[in-house]
Amino acid sequence: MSEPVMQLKNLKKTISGKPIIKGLDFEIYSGEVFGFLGPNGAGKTTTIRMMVGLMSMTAGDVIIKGQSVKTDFKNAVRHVGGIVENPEMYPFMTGWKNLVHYSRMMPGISKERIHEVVRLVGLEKRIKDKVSKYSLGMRQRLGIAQALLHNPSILILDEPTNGLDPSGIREIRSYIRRLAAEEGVAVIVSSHILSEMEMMCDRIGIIKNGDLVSIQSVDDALQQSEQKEVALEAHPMEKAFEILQQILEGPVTQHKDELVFSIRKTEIPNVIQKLVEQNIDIYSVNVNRSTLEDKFLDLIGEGSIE
Ligand SMILES: Nc1ncnc2c1ncn2[C@@H]1O[C@H](COP(=O)(O)OP(=O)(O)OP(=O)(O)O)[C@@H](O)[C@H]1O
Repeated sequence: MSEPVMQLKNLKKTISGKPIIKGLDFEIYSGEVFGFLGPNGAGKTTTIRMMVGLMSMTAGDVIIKGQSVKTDFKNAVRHVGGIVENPEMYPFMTGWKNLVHYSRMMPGISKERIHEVVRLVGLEKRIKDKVSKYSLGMRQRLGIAQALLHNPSILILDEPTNGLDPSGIREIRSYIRRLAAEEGVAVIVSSHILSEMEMMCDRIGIIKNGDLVSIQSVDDALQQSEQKEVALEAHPMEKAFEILQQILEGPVTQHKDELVFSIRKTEIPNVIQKLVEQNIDIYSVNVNRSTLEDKFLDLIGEGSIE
């Protein structure tokens, strides 16, 4: 992987004596979409606000392209484009005029760059329409275009799919992926929805009660999610146990009357056949849901992700 563009170092936040963020340590790389996943109140927004300097840190630091947000704020945050709160847009002006207006507040932004960001978020055809005529998804994309004007290395989007319909979600997802691939931007997106994160992100960090409980690449996660937990009732159990240990790579455990192990669903018939060939009687086979999904639900708490 390339050099990290952002490093969180033992980042902490205490509000009114209550620890909200308890020491986060992780890195974000160029060209990746990093998902920050956690239930409501886990501390995503607080962390993001500290990343972009909108909130002071109690301890630790955020290093952006080698510069400290704590000691070199201006130089560090100039690499960041973010939509943390709803982007300020004038509904009575066109999308284009909004971008021109905003670009005047920052030095050195060319007309070409404005065209480029409009293309990156796919608003070419509607950019001369008034923002009041835009759908919520189009407003979000205009907000992303605005955040990209100064060529940031990192784009931070807090719950970018909030309130969008499924087609709006699909669009935002594809533009986010395109930004990371075409511009090499590191995109950090926060969400409390696991399935959405899996489709959009390269890596997912899970935060709960201000702690990072897991960080994992989505490829690994998807591979693991193909693994199913199988519980098997067989007789004689000891002999079945020995055979399973010989033919399976992973561990086999004994749970009351059942033998429990994880394998891909497609391998289940093979395993059963091998047992039957060795005169094992099978009384029941229970296949549970993916171990990864279980892990997420354990980590986050059942019912808090969709
Ligand atoms: N100014 C504040 N004063 C006191 N507590 C706060 C303050 N800001 C945040 N908190 C608390 O910090 C915790 C984390 O909040 P935060 O908004 O960062 O969570 P989140 O993961 O972004 O959740 P959501 O998805 O609901 O936005 C919550 O328990 C919240 O009540």
